[in-house]
Amino acid sequence: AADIGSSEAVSLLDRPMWVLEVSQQAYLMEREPLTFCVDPDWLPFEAIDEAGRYVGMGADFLALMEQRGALELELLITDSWSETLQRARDGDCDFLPLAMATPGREQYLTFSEPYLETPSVLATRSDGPYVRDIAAVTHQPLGIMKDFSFVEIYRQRYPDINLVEVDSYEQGIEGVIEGRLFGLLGNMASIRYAIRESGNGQVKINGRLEGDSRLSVAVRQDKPELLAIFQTLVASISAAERQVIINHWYGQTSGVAAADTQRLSMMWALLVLVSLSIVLLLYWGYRLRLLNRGLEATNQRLTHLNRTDALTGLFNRLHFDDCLAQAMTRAKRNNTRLSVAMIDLDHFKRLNDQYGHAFGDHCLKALSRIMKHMLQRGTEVVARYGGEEFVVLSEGSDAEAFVAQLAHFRREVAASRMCFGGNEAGLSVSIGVYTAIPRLNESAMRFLLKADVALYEAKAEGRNRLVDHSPR
Ligand SMILES: Nc1nc2c(ncn2[C@@H]2O[C@H](COP(=O)(O)OP(=O)(O)OP(=O)(O)O)[C@@H](O)[C@H]2O)c(=O)[nH]1
Repeated sequence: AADIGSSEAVSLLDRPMWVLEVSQQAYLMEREPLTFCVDPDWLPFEAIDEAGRYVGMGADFLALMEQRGALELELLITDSWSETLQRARDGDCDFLPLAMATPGREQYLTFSEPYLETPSVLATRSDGPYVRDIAAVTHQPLGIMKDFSFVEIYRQRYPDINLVEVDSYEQGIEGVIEGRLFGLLGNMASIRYAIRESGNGQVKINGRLEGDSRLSVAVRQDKPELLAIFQTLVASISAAERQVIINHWYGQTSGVAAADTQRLSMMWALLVLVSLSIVLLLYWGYRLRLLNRGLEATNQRLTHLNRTDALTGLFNRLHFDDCLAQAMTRAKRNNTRLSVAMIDLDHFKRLNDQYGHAFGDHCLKALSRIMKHMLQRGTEVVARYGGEEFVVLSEGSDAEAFVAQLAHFRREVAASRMCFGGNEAGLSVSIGVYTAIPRLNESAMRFLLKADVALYEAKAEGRNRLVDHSPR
């Protein structure tokens, strides 16, 4: 029983025991287990599975017969149907559970009543015409399973038939798809099974042929008692039982359906993978945007730091030089006036020396706040140019107002007193101003130098004053 992998269809059947005559039982008891050979690859009819068990419709029928006849069976595994026929010819197999009677086989086998029938069909390319009569296509290459009963039958019926023997139904289907074969001949169940297995819609059953496959138990010719036993067992199979088994195997989820399920689950897995990847990508995009925003802010902070004086919070020389260069370009292009002022604390060294560096710092910061407040009114740029030296840039035509504001600033500083750390001191600034429309070949440096010269003059003239070197 271990050799037969009967399907669950068999378990549904009511299986009465002891259908054999006592003499038949005695015959079996006296003998070794019966050996049987099958087609190892002919589903849904029969096959040998990976565990070496007999499976398929034939296995289900044989399971019934095994129980009803209390048979002791032994499967003789072969690699092909041709080998099975050879082993049957050699007398190695006592019987074949599913075989069709042909004149050739009847030379060495005897056959029970057929118990399984299936129509003969022709499969061709799906786009091919329906074939009513095989005689019309016998000149075309027609695939047929090697050593199958119909090889012999068709050759007898159509002597000119162009039969091409194939090793498997799959090979035949392939031949039809590739155009090497016009069609594939065989029984409907096997061909339908192979078409479904191939998972290819390019081949379909396109003709019903004369002569059905009528499958019987084939028994060694020298064992008539055994044939009689199988006749009894075959006869014991009811129409209902036959239908349960056939329905089970025709409705069976084929390898293709299983492969479809597998493909479907792979598709799902792929879909999940793709979705996950998209979510990950979106997440990374989001993280990158955050990172970029952070970097942008850091860059802005760095740029600001790079262009700002740490002590006073005013722009530094780098920024001022850039602003002046751009303003020069604009003034030259528009032929407009540009004003620059250089402001320097008077005797700052003395202040530092007298009240300490911290007092000096305090003065620089306080002066910067006043400058910002008084001089940076619109587009003016106020910057610390170095040490105790400051610069102011003013674009536009109202240079007179700018100079007036500078003068006002100077007076305010001179009138104020700086208090820090218990010390108090007065301050003054000297200012050099220059306003002009820059000459086309004039550099920013040269332009600023004019204000510097004016400042030098203010210092030289006694400090705490504004000197304007603008051309009149
Ligand atoms: N507290 C403080 N002092 C500074 C800073 N930067 C420059 N100084 C000081 O500013 C002084 C500039 O001295 P000088 O160049 O001789 O100029 P001055 O003493 O202001 O004289 P005149 O410009 O001729 O009126 C030096 O003593 C520097 O150490 C700073 O950031 N903080």
